[in-house]
Amino acid sequence: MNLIDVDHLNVRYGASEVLRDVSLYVAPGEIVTIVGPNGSGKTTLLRAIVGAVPAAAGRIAKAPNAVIGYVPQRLHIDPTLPMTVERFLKLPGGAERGDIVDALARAGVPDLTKRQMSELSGGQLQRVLLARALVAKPDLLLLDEPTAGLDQPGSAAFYALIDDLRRETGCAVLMISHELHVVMAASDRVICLNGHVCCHGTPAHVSSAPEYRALFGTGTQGALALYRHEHDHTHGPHNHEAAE
Ligand SMILES: Nc1ncnc2c1ncn2[C@@H]1O[C@H](COP(=O)(O)OP(=O)(O)OP(=O)(O)O)[C@@H](O)[C@H]1O
Repeated sequence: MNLIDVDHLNVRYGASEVLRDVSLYVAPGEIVTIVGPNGSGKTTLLRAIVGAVPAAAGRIAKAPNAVIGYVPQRLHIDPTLPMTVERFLKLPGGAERGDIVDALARAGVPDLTKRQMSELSGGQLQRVLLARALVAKPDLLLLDEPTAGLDQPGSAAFYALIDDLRRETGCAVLMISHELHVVMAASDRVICLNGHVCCHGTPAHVSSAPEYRALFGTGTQGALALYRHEHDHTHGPHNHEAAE
């Protein structure tokens, strides 16, 4: 049974339709990556999955008892508000200290418990946000551009950590990334979103698909092409995730 099934989802902000007819699934233990240009609805899709934005049409089915951990793209903390990492991790549901220590260790930052949130580096904050999601022992982790702002070694280390987590805990991952080379190496499946699902499949399938090559090019130019992506091709039902 899939952890989540998104079925013909539409999301609107007022009169603006941001997602239309989006269908996808995540099975246990999979790493699935969403790629797409800025403003293509990637964050909105994750927010819809956690119930933070309502569906205008379609539905999102979650496996019974499946726990979802969400790591948002940004976090606004008032820098004048003193808050230790431990306190921050306790906030969502009053987590036990043992679970907090365990989550920080799993996120690779066991020594940060007493540090102030405002003093963390970008990479440390990313890992603390991951730890916060891990406290609940999720079956599915949703990661919104988890390596934004990290340098290349920091980013590579983060993805290696995600891979270790999946191996050790069996949790599935649905993440947004702009780093195509990492996406192709680290994902079981890739979904290209531009308001709707443009193309999807295994990295091998997607990278050899004419649709993908038209959108992203090849080699390092592909990352640049991601931002230039013009939605100028047509889509048949075979392109939709539900048809896979
Ligand atoms: N709360 C909101 N109210 C109104 N419009 C919104 C809201 N949040 C996002 N949007 C709009 O919805 C569209 C999709 O935004 P979203 O953040 O989902 O895109 P994205 O693919 O994650 O972008 P990026 O790669 O830049 O993070 C954008 O046009 C954005 O301006």
